[in-house]
Amino acid sequence: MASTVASSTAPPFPGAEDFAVGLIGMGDMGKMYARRLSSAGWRILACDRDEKHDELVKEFANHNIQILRNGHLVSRASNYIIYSVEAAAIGRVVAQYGPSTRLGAIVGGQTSCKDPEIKAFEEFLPNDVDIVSCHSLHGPNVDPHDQPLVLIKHRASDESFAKVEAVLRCLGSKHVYLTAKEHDRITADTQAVTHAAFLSMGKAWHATKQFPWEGTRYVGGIENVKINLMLRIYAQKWHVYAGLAILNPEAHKQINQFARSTTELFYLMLEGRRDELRARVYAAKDKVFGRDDAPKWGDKPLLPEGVVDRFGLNPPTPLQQIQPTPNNHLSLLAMVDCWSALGIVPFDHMICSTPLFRLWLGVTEHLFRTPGLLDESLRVGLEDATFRRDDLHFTIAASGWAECVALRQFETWRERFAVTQKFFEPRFEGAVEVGQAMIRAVLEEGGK
Ligand SMILES: NC(=O)C1=CN([C@@H]2O[C@H](COP(=O)(O)OP(=O)(O)OC[C@H]3O[C@@H](n4cnc5c(N)ncnc54)[C@H](OP(=O)(O)O)[C@@H]3O)[C@@H](O)[C@H]2O)C=CC1
Ligand SMILES: O=C(O)C(=O)Cc1ccc(O)cc1
Repeated sequence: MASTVASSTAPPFPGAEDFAVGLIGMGDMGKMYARRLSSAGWRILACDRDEKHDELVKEFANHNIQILRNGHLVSRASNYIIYSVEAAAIGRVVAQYGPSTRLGAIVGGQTSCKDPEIKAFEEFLPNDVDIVSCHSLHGPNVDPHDQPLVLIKHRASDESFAKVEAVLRCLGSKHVYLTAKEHDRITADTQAVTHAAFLSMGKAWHATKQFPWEGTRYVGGIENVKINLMLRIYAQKWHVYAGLAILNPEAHKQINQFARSTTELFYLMLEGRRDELRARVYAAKDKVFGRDDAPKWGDKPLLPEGVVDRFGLNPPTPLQQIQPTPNNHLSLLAMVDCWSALGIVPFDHMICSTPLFRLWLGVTEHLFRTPGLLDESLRVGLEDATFRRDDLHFTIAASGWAECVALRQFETWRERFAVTQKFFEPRFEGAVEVGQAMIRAVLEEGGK
């Protein structure tokens, strides 16, 4: 630990002044950790690939961060090493640098899926090394303060675990204590299946060649959330979403069920099977949200009234404002059907949720608890052809993602993502900021 904290307050543990934190992988998350930890006074040793060394040295010239050439150099000099590389690369990278880990050090990873990370640590780290992993449940541009930070004491003394907590406390996040298996099960329920919905929306809009905010049909709060979060995901790096879906053994079942729920509800709509559709959706509502006399949602809706309405990418006409085009919201109905089929109660996972999941659950809850809205969406699904083409493509997309994940097809996943990313890319500028502002507003106003 460098001077600042140590000199102004008592060091958090004996020897903290000389404690070095190593970061292997200086991408978006690695840099965010490096900046925040070094600002709190910790001594940072970091590396990315050798070819990025000089560029990183320039970028971090004015920080208390020492950029080294590779993970061997970081590993042998650091007391606590955090791997912050692509989930699919973790095995290879730990195999390479793990044996160089300093005697008695603590090692962890930041990957979004813990199964391959823990396997790599068990296989390649020396036995004298403690293992404490972590996962910040938010993207690199979200303020970590009050966001969940999962900590996994996999193979560690209490003393080592306390050191990790002392280092990461400067993020100001809420510490959530889980095993690796619990982590993967919960994030499969929260992250992987949520992303499947937004990835499918993007594919459907791409297939029908539309920027949904430019037309007249996708107007209003729920549509703003769909559009902004879809764009947010497609503006990111593909490997983050591919990794947590394909490599998480717990996620395949959820993504497959989401595709199934989408397809089966779409059949019921197409075939006009009103009673079956209604019975199925209402049974799912009872299971997920509780019966009317014993609801599982809180007193206050998750989405603060009217907030997301402000974040459209195109200002609605006065008529649209009064009367937006009713949508059957297949994606939201399918989400609740999927949770119901798998016995998932999403509120149970709030402690371990990302901002994106909270917004998604928020709009879902809004559809199911606003008087008349659910019945209207079922009516539109049965009687109105306005969204049929989009729903057809949404259904195809959900099945496509599910198949790709089930077959562990990283390359096909990347290509599916890249082609749609290219379609939306000219519109990212500005749109991503609107999405960011929407998330900030919901986080701030939701806490009131
Ligand atoms: N982005 C997000 O929202 C979040 C991501 N995560 C997880 O954090 C991890 C990092 O994600 P993120 O920072 O977004 O991804 P990035 O792609 O931005 O960063 C990963 C970095 O690791 C580098 N790297 C790969 N191999 C090596 C190596 N052998 N030695 C040194 N560096 C290497 C990569 O280089 P190159 O690009 O050349 O391969 C890249 O710069 C992932 O596992 C992700 O799942 C967790 C929470 C949120
Ligand atoms: O911004 C969000 O909510 C995300 O979903 C970003 C994200 C991606 C990967 C993670 O492991 C954690 C968070």
